[in-house]
Amino acid sequence: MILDVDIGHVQGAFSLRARFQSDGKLTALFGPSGSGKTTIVGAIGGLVRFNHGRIVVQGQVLVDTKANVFVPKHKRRIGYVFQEGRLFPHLNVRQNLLFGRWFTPRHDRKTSFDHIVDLLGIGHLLERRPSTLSGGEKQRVAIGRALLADPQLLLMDEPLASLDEARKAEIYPYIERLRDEGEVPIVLVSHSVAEIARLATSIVVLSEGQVTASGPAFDILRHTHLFAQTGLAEAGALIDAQVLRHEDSFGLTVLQTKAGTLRVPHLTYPTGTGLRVRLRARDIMLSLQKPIGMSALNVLPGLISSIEYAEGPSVDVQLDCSGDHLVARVTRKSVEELGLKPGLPVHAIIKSIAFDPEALGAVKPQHM
Ligand SMILES: Nc1ncnc2c1ncn2[C@@H]1O[C@H](COP(=O)(O)OP(=O)(O)OP(=O)(O)O)[C@@H](O)[C@H]1O
Repeated sequence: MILDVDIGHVQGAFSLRARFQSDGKLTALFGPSGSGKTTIVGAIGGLVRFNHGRIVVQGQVLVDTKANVFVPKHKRRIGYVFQEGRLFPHLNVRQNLLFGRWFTPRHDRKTSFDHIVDLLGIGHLLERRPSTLSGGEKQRVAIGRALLADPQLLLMDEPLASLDEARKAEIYPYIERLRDEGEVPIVLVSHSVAEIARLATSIVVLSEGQVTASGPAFDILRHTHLFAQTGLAEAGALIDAQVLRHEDSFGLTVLQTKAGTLRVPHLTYPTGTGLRVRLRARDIMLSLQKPIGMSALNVLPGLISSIEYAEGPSVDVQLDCSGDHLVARVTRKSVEELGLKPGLPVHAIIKSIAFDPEALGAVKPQHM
């Protein structure tokens, strides 16, 4: 287990009762403002001393209030990346990066400087001062500095929140590389569903100081009611796919999933590349018959596994499409008119698909 957290804490009017475990390479703490994400990150990092509970990171007990264990912040090997880079303005990038090492005992210095510089693509920035870097470059340097201290765990508290969409898109591939190729597990605070769908392997959903759900990203994201307050429009299923072939004459790429093939506008990834495919619940319609005479390219057959009643006129219909789990958001009225119920065969018609490369290289998805 990478992370085992059990925290009971009261600060002012706010009370936190958070219990979760994660063995994910990138665990996202997700929830609306004030739900307790930063307090949990602070507790793991040793910045917040909580009333009772236990925190174990990679088998090492950092806090156990019953046993009177509290490893002080400077003795924890936890890396921190904040919303704003917090680089030292008077040091250049190389000096900022090396600063992280000074506090790590010599025998624990395992991470190679060149490897981190290469992984984060910051080799050309080494002699520059932070004031001359873009927001995205600053964050990459801040991540590098944290990693060069050889942490057991990297905490990232909304590291991309101050960046615009273009800068975020620039930095996501580096976080994906850290997740897929790096040695250090990551805890990422986020309140963007699109971001956690792209990056997380495990998700902990928080609401008013309580954990409302936790587990693998593939299981959590398809329960759209968990995202009702924060990102309903983005919620949906995450499935693994592989690039099967390119149909150049039509400008299309064909993807293979367990559920069947999907045709999408041409992608530049080579055949065999593993991709994360996000199918938003609002982008899926259901049909009892296989549709004919219709322009939609992507129709997947499946069985209804359950119907989850959400607030208002909508319901979430969970589907099992040959082992891929999809979710469609339809109206209660459609459920009644079509007679939708568990066990019924249906066809999922997919209106639009979002892609996230599993890694920069051709990494095989783990779930296929
Ligand atoms: N030192 C403190 N004393 C009293 N209340 C506090 C203190 N620090 C935080 N709080 C309260 O604890 C609650 C949780 O705060 P926290 O920063 O953990 O939430 P969050 O989920 O990270 O929010 P955001 O997304 O806005 O950063 C909030 O209601 C906040 O006002």
